[in-house]
Amino acid sequence: MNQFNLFYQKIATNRLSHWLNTLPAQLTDWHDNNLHGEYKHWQKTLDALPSVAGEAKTNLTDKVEVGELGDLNQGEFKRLENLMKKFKPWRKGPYHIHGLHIDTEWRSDFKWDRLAEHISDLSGRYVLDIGCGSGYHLWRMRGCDAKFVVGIDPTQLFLMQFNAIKHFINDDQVHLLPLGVEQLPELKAFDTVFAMGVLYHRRSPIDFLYQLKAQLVKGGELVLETLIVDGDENTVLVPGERYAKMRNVWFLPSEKAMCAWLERCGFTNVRVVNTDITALDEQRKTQWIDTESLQDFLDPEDNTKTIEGYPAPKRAIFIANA
Ligand SMILES: Nc1ncnc2c1ncn2[C@@H]1O[C@H](C[S@+](CC[C@H]([NH3+])C(=O)[O-])CC(=O)[O-])[C@@H](O)[C@H]1O
Repeated sequence: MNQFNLFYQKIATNRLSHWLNTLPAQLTDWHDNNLHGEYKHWQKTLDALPSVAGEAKTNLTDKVEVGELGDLNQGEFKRLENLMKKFKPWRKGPYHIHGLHIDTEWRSDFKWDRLAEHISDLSGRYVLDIGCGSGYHLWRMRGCDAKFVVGIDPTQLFLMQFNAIKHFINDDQVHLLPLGVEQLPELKAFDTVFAMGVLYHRRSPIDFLYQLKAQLVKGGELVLETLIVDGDENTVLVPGERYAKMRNVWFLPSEKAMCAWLERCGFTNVRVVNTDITALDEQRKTQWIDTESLQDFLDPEDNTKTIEGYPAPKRAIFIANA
């Protein structure tokens, strides 16, 4: 069965039905022409995940947790752990699955805690998370009673990680599609759009802001989180080949410059609700990643600088209305 059929059925009867004009053709093309070399192996790993009899208790309000230790016998628990490790690197989380703690590189809950009190109540809302990674925040949005939650992310390993979690948390109002933001039509249908940790990966940040706006209903809320630098409304850092060892980092505006860009794109009520220097307990090496982490991206002599000599990662959360 086409893995997206349930999604199509769901949106056929809700306010996203116009997405059916383009989405099935796009995802069929993705499936026929773009599958990752490991995709079939990943699918086998997914198929081998143990099942738990009966309804397990889910907690999505202060963490992402389903069931508890003891739901699976020892052998099945070990199998769960081994299979989940095949989806390394686990970057965004953490997850608690029948007693298995997937201690991801990032404490994505810290970011959620920084924004939760500032956003409009999500209950009953249609919500889109652009660049959602493994989907950690999708579950937290659903935990705030969002009515329908869609994430998009082009990285196929993250889709697999999401599917692995969804195997255990069976909620048909939470979906992840393997799309980039540039593939979205102007849906104008979401009450809240989140775009966190993506702007600096875009080569054309102004086009990106227009793409975000085009997903929102009139008056809808944008929650944008991105790397910033200190400075006035004319300050923007365009790093050299790498920033904190990442090759794909393009524009790091100051807070004021970011606000000006949002206003220039027609957003109103633009405000900064939080700024934060990424700490070493938020992004760190765990047994769920085999690669380097923040400590390796900073100057060992001076943690206020990246290894390339730029200001160390500092992030801000912006909220605005379409
Ligand atoms: N064109 C694109 N369109 C959409 N997503 C993209 C694109 N290109 C890359 N991505 C995705 O954007 C995410 C950025 S990570 C933020 C995760 C989460 N939001 C977080 O706030 O923790 C931040 C980071 O690790 O630097 C990745 O999952 C990419 O696959």
